[in-house]
Amino acid sequence: MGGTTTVSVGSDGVAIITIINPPVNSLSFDVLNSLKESFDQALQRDDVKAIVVTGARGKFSGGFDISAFGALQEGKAMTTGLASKPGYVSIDILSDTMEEFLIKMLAMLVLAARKPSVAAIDGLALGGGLEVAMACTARIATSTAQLGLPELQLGIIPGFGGTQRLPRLVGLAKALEMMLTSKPVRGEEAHNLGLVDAIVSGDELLEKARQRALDILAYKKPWVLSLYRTDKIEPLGEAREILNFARAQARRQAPNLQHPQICIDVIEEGIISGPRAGLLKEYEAFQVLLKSDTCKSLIHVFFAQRGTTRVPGVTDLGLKPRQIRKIAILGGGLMGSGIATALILNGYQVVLKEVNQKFLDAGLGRVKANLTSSVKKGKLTQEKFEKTISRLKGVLDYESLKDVDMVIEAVIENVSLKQQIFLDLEKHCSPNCILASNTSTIDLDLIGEKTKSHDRIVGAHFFSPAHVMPLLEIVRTSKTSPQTVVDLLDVGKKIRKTPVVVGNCTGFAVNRMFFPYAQSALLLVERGADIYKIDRAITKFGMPMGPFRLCDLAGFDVAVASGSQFVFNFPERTYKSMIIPLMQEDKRAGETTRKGFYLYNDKRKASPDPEIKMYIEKAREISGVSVEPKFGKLSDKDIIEMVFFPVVNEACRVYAEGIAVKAADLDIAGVMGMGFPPYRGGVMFWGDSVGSKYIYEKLNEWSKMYGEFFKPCDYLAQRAALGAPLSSPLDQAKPRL
Ligand SMILES: C[C@H](O)CC(=O)SCCNC(=O)CCNC(=O)[C@H](O)C(C)(C)COP(=O)(O)OP(=O)(O)OC[C@H]1O[C@@H](n2cnc3c(N)ncnc32)[C@H](O)[C@@H]1OP(=O)(O)O
Repeated sequence: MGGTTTVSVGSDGVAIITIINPPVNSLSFDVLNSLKESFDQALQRDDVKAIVVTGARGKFSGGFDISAFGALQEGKAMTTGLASKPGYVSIDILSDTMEEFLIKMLAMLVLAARKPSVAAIDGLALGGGLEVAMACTARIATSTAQLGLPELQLGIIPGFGGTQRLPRLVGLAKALEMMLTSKPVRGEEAHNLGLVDAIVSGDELLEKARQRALDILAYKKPWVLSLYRTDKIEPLGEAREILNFARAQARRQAPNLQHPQICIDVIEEGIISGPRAGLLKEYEAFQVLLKSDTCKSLIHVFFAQRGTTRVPGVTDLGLKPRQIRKIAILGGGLMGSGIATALILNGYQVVLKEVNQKFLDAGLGRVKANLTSSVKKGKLTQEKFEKTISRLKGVLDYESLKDVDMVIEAVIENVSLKQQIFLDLEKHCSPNCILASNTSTIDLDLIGEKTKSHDRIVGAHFFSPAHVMPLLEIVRTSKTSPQTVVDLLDVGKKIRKTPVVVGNCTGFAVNRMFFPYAQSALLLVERGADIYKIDRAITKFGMPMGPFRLCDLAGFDVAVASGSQFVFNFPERTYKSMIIPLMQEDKRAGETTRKGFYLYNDKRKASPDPEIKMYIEKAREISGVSVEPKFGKLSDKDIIEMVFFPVVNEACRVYAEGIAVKAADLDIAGVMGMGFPPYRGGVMFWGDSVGSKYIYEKLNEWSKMYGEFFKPCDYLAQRAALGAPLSSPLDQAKPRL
């Protein structure tokens, strides 16, 4: 696993222990072993009076090595470090390791009783990193340092004493907030909270930490054991109220998740029965949670998200991204203005082009409104607002686009209009300019058909609102050059999006997976299932909203426009329901008209509409589908399976066609583009947790009863026959990228 620590003792008698494990100085087992040895050494050496712990290259530590979790979950023995100790292999690796670490932490406390230790924190002190720092006698940090316990984000709780020490340093309410939201605090705030004892500049960090350690030794500064502090913990009655409030809030925000509740229980144990009891409970809970499906899924998502930028045949060619400074956006509608906002917020010069002054003013106004809303929420200062908006220029002509490095077309979904625009762009922009389209469904080959610029045509599919949603689907055709993709990946990174590079087809990856989501729901309703029960079941599963509420939000026009692309391209597996067109005839168009599948009040609150039954009955008359009583009695599990197995089936098709190069990319596309719950790991990961054979059998059964829509694809059938996971590397399909 790598990583180590070094010890250097100065003439002042202070030992500097440095954690070295790039890129984030994570605490691998090698680092933990080495840290323990370094501490032991510092304890034993007579020439060492005090200790400073720090991290190499301006980062304290990003926490426990997350890549070691897989082995721990599988109970695999390690062959190095702690594992080489006599008797180690015969004992459960995790418990031994964790116990070992707890012992070490306690050793550090014993040490602290004899020799003070100061954490010198720059950059990151997250998870186990902050826990090591909190076990020291004092902490000195830079103002830009980030300190936090983000373990809940990974489905676990802090496991190196963080549940006990953080409340004792910053108080219960703030500690709960930091753990439950997983959000770090900056050095300055950490100082105000009492988590950090002093703020210094990066240049003087080590020197001040050394001095602090010597001052503690000389009793000039307090010698504090954070585990035994009580002054910051609220009185018991008040503490109980805070804990109960946090419990209720966590239940409301994450009803499917156990680990936030367990974290609160562990903190409570420490407050009621003392920190030793709290540590023990933390250790026990950590072991259980580490092996939970939630933890496995969230760790999969962590690495899958970071893996999306690795695209075989593109990012391994040694290409460097070209510098993109100025970007033109065509179309100032909702998408165009959102993209422009994201770009100017991250330093790009943007030229927004519209067809007339009225539309241009409206587009510029939208960008301004996006920024103003950030100012109102306190996310942007007035000064930054002025600077940001100064990067935006509105134009009406193509002439102004002659020096841009990239264009993102974001006009309405009309093939011939887009074809004309790309011809115009080819004429007016420089020959190196990247020509991107924000189309959500249209085949890019079709858009660029009339040009000769196929190597620089690429899809830059943002999700609405583009300045908020984290995903960027980068679509490359068989002719898009790797350089163009590398350039766009770089822009994606700079505007803080998670990019997923996919191949070209109708709907790309996200909308291909989305397509059966709404379709299956409509099929169920025509056969007798209740709209609102479906939405409830899907929301309980963890989606931000059910398919009907989502349809209302997106608007029926969008649903019909993208639906028609699918009807046209995949007619054999499209379920053609008349429910939405019938509602449209009655001027129902979703939330914007305050009437869709739900009724909406002034505050956008949705309530069921009994009139919906009428449209469903009419649709049934047209399609000839009759109500089947069992559909009225579907359980939540039935609904989840009938809605999501077709989604898994489509994801398998997308993977088998080579539209996605890694199954994990589809997981990220689902989590970030569809709102699929991350704690279920993504569409393919979840499919594997259910099992390819089971999904295949169910789809096969339904396809015989309800038609082609459910028919399992060949890839799924093969995987089921082999008993193989859906997400294992593809051997048969040839990537179309
Ligand atoms: C017992 C303890 O209580 C348990 C724990 O400590 S659990 C771990 C708690 N720590 C965390 O959750 C922090 C997770 N990491 C992060 O949030 C972010 O990576 C970060 C804020 C540290 C850095 O972000 P950023 O600069 O954007 O870089 P990012 O791309 O995310 O990470 C850089 C590399 O470090 C790796 N990395 C980051 N944190 C890691 C960790 N804790 N363990 C192993 N690898 C880690 C990433 O996988 C990535 O690797 P790659 O380059 O091969 O893809």
